[in-house]
Amino acid sequence: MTIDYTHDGVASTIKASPREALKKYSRKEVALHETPKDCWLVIDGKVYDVTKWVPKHPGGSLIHVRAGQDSTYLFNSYHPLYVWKLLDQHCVGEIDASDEDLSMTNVEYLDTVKEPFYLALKERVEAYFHRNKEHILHGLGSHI
Ligand code: HEM
Repeated sequence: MTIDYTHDGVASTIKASPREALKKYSRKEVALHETPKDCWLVIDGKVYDVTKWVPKHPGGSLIHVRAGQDSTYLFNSYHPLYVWKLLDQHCVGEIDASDEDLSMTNVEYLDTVKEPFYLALKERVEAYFHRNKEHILHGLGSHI
C-alpha cells in the first residue's frame, strides 16, 4: 500500500501498487546518519537522505531534530500534504521489514498517515485555511 500524493483529492488516492526494488536498511543503519551534515529520516517505512535539503528547509533546523530516526509523525504533523511529493527525490531505500526493530519507532502512529479518514480531514482543513487565506500553522496557533 502506498500513498499517491500526485493527484488532486488526496484521500481518494491511496492505492495498492508494487513497490520498486529499494535498498533495504535496518533502523540501526539509519541511526548512524544522525547529524545535520549527514541527515537521514525514516518516513512511512521509507528511508530519506535529506542532507542536501537541510540548509534549504523552510522550517529551519526542525528538519534534523529526529535525524537518524523515525520522523513519520513529526513530518506529517508539520506539513501540508503537497510536501509528500517532494520526498521522493531524497529516497535512498526502505526499512527492512524482516529486521524491524519496533523499539526504535513509534508504532502507535505508523498507520495514521494512511487512514482515509485522517487524509480526508487533513485535506479539508488545508482547503479551509487556503480559502480563508490563513497560514495553517498560524491559524492553529491561535487555538492551541
Ligand atoms: C521531520 C522533519 C521535519 C520537520 C520537523 C519539519 C518542520 C517544518 C516546519 C515547522 C515548517 C513550517 C515553516 C514555516 O512555515 O515557518 C516546514 C515547512 C516546510 N518543510 Fe519541513 N520539516 C521536516 C522535514 C522536511 C522534509 C524532509 C522536507 C522535504 C523533503 C520538508 C519540506 C518543507 C517544505 C516544502 C515546507 C514549506 C511548506 C509550506 O508551508 O508550503 N520538510 N517544515
